Amino acid sequence: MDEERTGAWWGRRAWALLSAVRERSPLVQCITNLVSMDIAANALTAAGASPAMLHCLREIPDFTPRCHAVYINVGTLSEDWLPSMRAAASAGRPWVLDPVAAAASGFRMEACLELLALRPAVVRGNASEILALATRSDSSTSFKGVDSSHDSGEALQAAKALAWSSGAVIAVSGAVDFITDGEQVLSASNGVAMMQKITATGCAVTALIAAFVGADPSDALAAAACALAIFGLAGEIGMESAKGPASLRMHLIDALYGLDEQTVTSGVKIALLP
Ligand SMILES: Nc1ncnc2c1ncn2[C@@H]1O[C@H](COP(=O)(O)OP(=O)(O)O)[C@@H](O)[C@H]1O
Ligand SMILES: Cc1ncsc1CCOP(=O)(O)O
Ligand SMILES: [Mg+2]
Repeated sequence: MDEERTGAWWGRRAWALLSAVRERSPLVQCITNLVSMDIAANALTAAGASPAMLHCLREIPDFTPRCHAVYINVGTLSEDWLPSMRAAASAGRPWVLDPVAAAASGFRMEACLELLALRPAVVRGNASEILALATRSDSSTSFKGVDSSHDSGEALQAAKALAWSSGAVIAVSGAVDFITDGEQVLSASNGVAMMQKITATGCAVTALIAAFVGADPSDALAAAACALAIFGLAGEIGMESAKGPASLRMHLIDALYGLDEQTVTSGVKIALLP
């Protein structure tokens, strides 16, 4: 890297990317699970993007090429939806994958690996999902469904290997998020633990990554790190008024909508690991 990318530099980069989302309002096609549709659409809209939850195979040739980015999430995978996922991922738009519960079954793991071969710009999962994908394993004894049974740091080497083998930026979320292209590793340390108690926050932040990629497809590593940090920052601000998961969900979305330059540039915690 030519210039020194300090914490302050990342704060400015995050603000520039959020501003680009607000100005360009990228159209993001989301083929996502039934649990996450509402929170993902609301998070995208609050951030300034334009979500569209379309998953009909017959609509993809007309609609997907007009999108700025595509978001594919296998959380409530079915045989019926997989062809739409394949088609949308192959439509030539930058796209982002959320491999929810990748190890749940052989069918799901195969679907995730097949989608991974269609060159997503970014894959964001929790540590257990990234470990399962990297080892192509659907039979872990510590498997806990959609929740992680590992800390994000435990999946860091797996994330690097997966970035190398797939060509995608890999983001592992957790108390600290790690984002890597196989060479560089960034950490994003925003967020509060209560975010794990709201279902589909992971899905929502992956949708936000797709919006950031759609607004500026030139640097998927920065887009993923900044989206994760900004979502976490909204969680921190939301937690100041929240009484529990339900009110945090509301206050997080409000905070995302209201973020200003000073709050983002001083609040984002992104660092390049040595
Ligand atoms: N212990 C934690 N402290 C702070 N933020 C967290 C913590 N756990 C998860 N997050 C944040 O919550 C969001 C969802 O992450 P995670 O729970 O890992 O995903 P998933 O819901 O897919 O399992 C991310 O933005 C992540 O940074
Ligand atoms: C509970 C559940 N079941 C299938 S998808 C889903 C939501 C998972 O959301 P996240 O991965 O963000 O926790
Ligand atoms: Mg998840």
